[in-house]
Amino acid sequence: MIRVEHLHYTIGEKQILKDINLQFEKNKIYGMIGPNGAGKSTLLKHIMRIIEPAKQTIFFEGQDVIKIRTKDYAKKCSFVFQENARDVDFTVEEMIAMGRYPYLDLLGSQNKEDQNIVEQIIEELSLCPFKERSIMSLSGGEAQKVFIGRALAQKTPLLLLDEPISMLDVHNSIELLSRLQAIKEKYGLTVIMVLHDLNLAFQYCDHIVLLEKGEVVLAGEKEKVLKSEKLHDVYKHKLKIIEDFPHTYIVPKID
Ligand SMILES: Nc1ncnc2c1ncn2[C@@H]1O[C@H](COP(=O)(O)OP(=O)(O)OP(=O)(O)O)[C@@H](O)[C@H]1O
Repeated sequence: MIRVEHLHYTIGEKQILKDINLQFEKNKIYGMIGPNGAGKSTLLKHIMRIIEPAKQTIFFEGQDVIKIRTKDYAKKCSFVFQENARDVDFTVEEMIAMGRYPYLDLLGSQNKEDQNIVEQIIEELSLCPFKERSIMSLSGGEAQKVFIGRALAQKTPLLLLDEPISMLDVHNSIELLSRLQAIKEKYGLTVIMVLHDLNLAFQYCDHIVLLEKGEVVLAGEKEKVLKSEKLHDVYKHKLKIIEDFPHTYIVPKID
């Protein structure tokens, strides 16, 4: 679905991304992991086209993304940033409805289908009690769910999330990741998300991409990455693997 080929990115003298080559397939969840400053968000921003990628470096279903019109790309790829502006007085419902903007007619009016999609997402993300609330009044975690809802309302085959659970408590993190898994199955979505929680990344992603200093160190099915010594080396920390059938947990070792 999405292919990254020989992607380099430099700011001044600093090489932020070095020869990134990755292939992301349909109906899979990819976890992008790596230490702070590894280049995870920068790579995601290239796929989102927030940073314009160089020609012939990122392809969506074979087409160079820079050749796709912005409004058409918005029907293919939705995203949620780490930081989202919340200083606007929209209700939860209005904010989620904004995800429908690539589909609206010239007058910007929503049809029944748009409204149904918004309703369905509000239900799927358990946001009914907040529906009429201003997003300014929500907690950080509640608002994060609304922004994910807005991205889901875009109904794109590709969803990019930068640290989607950074503001969520354990229960809400697990609930959101489980819902994403269910939504992925239902709609055949491809999800690429940056996660710092290694354990949850290994529980909920199908594939893992491990980045360090702007380079892909490892990429593949999670079982393969989980067994690699490189994982410990990159984090400069011993990690403990705990087998508890049918799950395998990974936690940092404490001396
Ligand atoms: N505008 C910029 N000017 C200079 N350096 C930058 C700029 N933007 C990003 N960087 C650097 O690029 C590197 C990669 O940043 P990026 O935000 O992609 O890392 P990350 O892996 O997402 O980190 P984190 O886990 O801390 O969010 C960092 O060293 C960062 O300081």
